Amino acid sequence: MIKLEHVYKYFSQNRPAVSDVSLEVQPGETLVLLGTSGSGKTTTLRMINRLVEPSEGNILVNGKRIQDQSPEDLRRGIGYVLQENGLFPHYTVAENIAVVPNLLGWDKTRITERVDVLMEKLHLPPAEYRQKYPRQLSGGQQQRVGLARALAADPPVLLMDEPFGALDPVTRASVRKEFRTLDELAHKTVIIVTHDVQEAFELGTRIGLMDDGKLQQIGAPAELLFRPANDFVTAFFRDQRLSLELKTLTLADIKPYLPPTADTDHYQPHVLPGSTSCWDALEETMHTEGAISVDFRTEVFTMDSRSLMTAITVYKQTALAHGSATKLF
Ligand SMILES: Nc1ncnc2c1ncn2[C@@H]1O[C@H](COP(=O)(O)OP(=O)(O)OP(=O)(O)O)[C@@H](O)[C@H]1O
Repeated sequence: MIKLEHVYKYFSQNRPAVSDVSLEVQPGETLVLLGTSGSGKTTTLRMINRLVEPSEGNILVNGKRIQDQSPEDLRRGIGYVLQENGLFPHYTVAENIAVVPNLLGWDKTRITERVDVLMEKLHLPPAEYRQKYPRQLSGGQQQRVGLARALAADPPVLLMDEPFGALDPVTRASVRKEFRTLDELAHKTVIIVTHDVQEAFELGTRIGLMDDGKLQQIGAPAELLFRPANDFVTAFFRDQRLSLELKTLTLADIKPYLPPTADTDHYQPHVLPGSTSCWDALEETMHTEGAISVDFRTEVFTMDSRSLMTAITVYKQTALAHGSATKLF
């Protein structure tokens, strides 16, 4: 668990780089800090592992004030991933991943097993990659090693600063997808800094949107989209609004507005679960000749791209007409 209480950071007298930030992240949650350049995201993150000392306020990690622990002890319980992966160039992949377990004095067999397990999970077959050096790997592979190293000692907290920022868009999307499905993260408290809006919506259980050192809004992605706290929040998402809405809404959200074609006897060959995002569903309908089915557990609906778009439009009109989007949450 991570908790910030009225945290400020002044690098100079006049203006705080971070101003009155309070937030809480629970185990199993991923908070994405999103915002404009220079808004204080990285400073906020670096205060949590004491790479930057807060000027005012309290920070607690797993219930303990960070100021009451030595930076070394604190950092042993915190995995940290950077954009430039920070791998040691003269260490092999296996040696890089084993850095923290070695510091903690684990025995050799346990370290070897742990390194192999992580490499398998991150799609780096140990037989092929254990003895390679970082320079022999692609950017995406290096970033996976960086992630494996951060996870090696199974820390309860993971901090990531633009972890996919140095990758090309295609590699970035695939590494991100792997990251999302990694079982190692299920019970961890994760904070990710990014300025990539799509990434924030894909990875964040909640998003904290920062501007001018302040947290402008913190909440579920749908809350920021459909219940913005101020004009800055609305403007920040304006350019990508439609794709974000489609990625945030699920078929279950718009179910009341799908055409009444419930027919359990006529499954289409393509069946999607109700938890599918409207974005993914639309993609499926585009690639499928004819209709697809949606399995809502108790009933099955059939739809095509036209009925899907109509349902989304009616949903949005209804949410707006009622002055809130409470049905979303
Ligand atoms: N060590 C430092 N000394 C002085 N000023 C600093 C230092 N680190 C950051 N700042 C300033 O604090 C402000 C917030 O910087 P920070 O790096 O936290 O922003 P950010 O939101 O992470 O930006 P970016 O997305 O560009 O990395 C900026 O004005 C920056 O210039």
